Amino acid sequence: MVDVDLSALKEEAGEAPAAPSKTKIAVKNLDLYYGDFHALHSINMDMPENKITAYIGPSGCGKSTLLRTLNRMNDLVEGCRIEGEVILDGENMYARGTDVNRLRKRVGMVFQKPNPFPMTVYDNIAFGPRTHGVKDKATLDEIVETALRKAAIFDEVKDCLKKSALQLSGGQQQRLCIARALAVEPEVLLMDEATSALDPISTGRIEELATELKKDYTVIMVTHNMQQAARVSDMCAFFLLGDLVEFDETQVLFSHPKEKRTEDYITGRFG
Ligand SMILES: Nc1ncnc2c1ncn2[C@@H]1O[C@H](COP(=O)(O)OP(=O)(O)OP(=O)(O)O)[C@@H](O)[C@H]1O
Repeated sequence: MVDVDLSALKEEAGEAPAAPSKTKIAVKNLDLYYGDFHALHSINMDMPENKITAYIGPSGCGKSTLLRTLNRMNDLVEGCRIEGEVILDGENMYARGTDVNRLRKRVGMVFQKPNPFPMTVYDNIAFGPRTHGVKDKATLDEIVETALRKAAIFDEVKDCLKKSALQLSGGQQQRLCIARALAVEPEVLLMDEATSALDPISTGRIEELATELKKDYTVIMVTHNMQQAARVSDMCAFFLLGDLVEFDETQVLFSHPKEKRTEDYITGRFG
């Protein structure tokens, strides 16, 4: 049984909605196939800038698949075919001639399991900027410090920058991975169940961090944890069997879902 405090959210739902934000990523009539399997069905959604959008829904409903279309990670999956558009700041990222490396610099990603490279803390963060041509030591030092500070881990690692990142705890490794994603100055941060391998304290730190990061970035997260979606996201999308069932402000979706299937899911009747 899922334990979301709907009554508290219901009280808030009467508040006037905030001014609409600019759309950062728009998904238009998106269909995705893995071979013959039709995994996403005509998805349409506008994800606002400087907000946290959460994707929820039962296992296999297509959350991660959709997230991966937002920086073309599915290009790497054999047999994957996409129809429709994903529009970043007005430009279709699936248009012919799109520079995918540049796109992935603009749309960074953090995965479920922390995956630091087997190198020092410093080199993990400097890796991306070096790949993009930054060679100057002082500039790299500054980038590394800034990224670690933004990911709220600088104080914990400042004395071990030359030590292996693999020596850090799981929660520290995940914040390091967030710092690594931030070091190339993305505009959007995708988080694919980024806390599901972490303990509650580390999870709380990443949630606080996500809330802090939305001031500068657009955050889109997949989560299995409905309380997490309710706590941290501004917008929430509920998926079922490849359909986007409902997409709304989080407090509205959790307090006054329009669809019976959404209500059944958030009240724990299935899933
Ligand atoms: N590489 C792939 N090849 C074929 N089918 C895939 C592939 N990746 C995902 N699928 C299928 O697409 C559907 C959606 O999967 P996806 O991983 O996006 O779901 P999800 O909602 O993120 O699930 P979970 O919460 O379990 O991670 C599932 O039926 C899955 O089996």
